[in-house]
Amino acid sequence: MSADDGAASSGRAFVLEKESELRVEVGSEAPLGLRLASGNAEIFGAELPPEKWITVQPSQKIAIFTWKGATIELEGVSEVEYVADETPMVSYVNVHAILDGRRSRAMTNKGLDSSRGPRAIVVGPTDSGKSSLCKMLLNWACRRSWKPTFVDLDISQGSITIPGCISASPVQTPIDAFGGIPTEMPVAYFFGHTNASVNVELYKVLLTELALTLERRFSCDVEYEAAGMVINTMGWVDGLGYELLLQAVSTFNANVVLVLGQEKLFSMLRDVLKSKPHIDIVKLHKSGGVVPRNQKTRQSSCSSRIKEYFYGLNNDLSPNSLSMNLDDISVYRISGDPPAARSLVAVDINQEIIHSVLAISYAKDPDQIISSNVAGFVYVMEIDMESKRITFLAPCPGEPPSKVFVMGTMKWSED
Ligand SMILES: Nc1ncnc2c1ncn2[C@@H]1O[C@H](COP(=O)(O)OP(=O)(O)OP(=O)(O)O)[C@@H](O)[C@H]1O
Repeated sequence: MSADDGAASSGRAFVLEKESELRVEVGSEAPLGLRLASGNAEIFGAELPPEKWITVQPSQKIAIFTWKGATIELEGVSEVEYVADETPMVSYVNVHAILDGRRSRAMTNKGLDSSRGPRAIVVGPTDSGKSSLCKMLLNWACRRSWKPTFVDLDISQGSITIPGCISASPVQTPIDAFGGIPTEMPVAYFFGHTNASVNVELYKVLLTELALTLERRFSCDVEYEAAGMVINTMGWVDGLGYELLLQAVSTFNANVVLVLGQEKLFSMLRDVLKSKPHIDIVKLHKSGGVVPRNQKTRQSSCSSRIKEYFYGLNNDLSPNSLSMNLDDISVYRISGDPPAARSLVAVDINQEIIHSVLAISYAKDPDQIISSNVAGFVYVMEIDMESKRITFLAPCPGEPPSKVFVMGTMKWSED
């Protein structure tokens, strides 16, 4: 499908009434073409350009929503497509309006104690639509010229960098519904696993480090401070997962908690946070369009995300192979044995680490590894013990900014 072909399409057309959405699930084999033929519509808060064919990649699940009515054309095969006129979008946009008001107030009061913008944390069980709501809130804010900071604490998805990380980035242009976040100044901390239960203590340490970095950034820039944060969280809401949510609320000084789709979680949070009147807790309905994902789908989207990091969403990036002398690099693992979240173990470099994804640490020496953010990631392609060389796949050419690498349990295969 040509990307900018404005000619009439042979595809099917859907006429959407105001405040309704077309829900589409693209199959895993082929992409789908989509065009806004008339009216206005958006995908997770990002406006669709008029009359332009857009390619929706395989396996994407999206909703094309219209506030005032639109005609949408599709071309190609999809697994599911239907129009829904019952959506929670009005309640979502009402939340946005409240956040927007707080941003304006924070700007007016700049320099004063009350200049803190909204810090909205989105919580809910798996498949409740947290990431989609975050995208909407960020996109609506961006469309009003704010630069909200997106904080992604969901290590299973890693939408800013790669899975296994907690990261943050200001969002300056609307997030494309289909791809990653356009990141200008991302800051990422490497956890190294896609499941927080592997090392809960380390997860807590990294939350604190990321929050401190953002506080420093905010203290130098009133615009970022006023635009505030939208924080995505893991779907782990029971037991230790619930404790981690509470920890995230307090560490990032969240002042709005948006609870998606679970009455029990809402009532627990309301009870425990009632002594903190500056925190608003809002219950929101989950959209009927959210598509649940099984373990296999999750693994495959995790692996696609890593591929996308190296090769780009549409294979538009050219990663480089980087060969280094084994004696020049050091690889560390952060121990997961409680209470040793802070203990480092030097990794023996041998064939077992092939296919691992390693983070390039900014740490100047090993003591700083846990508290340092990471510059990027490499993938171990080959190790030659005879010539003592290791070959990485790296996203860009040249020497990495550091020769200190951190390893977790994340493996990936290019096949
Ligand atoms: N209204 C909708 N119509 C169609 N698909 C939707 C809609 N809302 C969300 N989705 C899709 O449903 C899937 C799950 O949504 P989302 O990722 O927002 O949930 P989540 O709660 O963040 O998931 P996780 O459990 O991984 O944290 C995604 O593929 C998303 O694109």
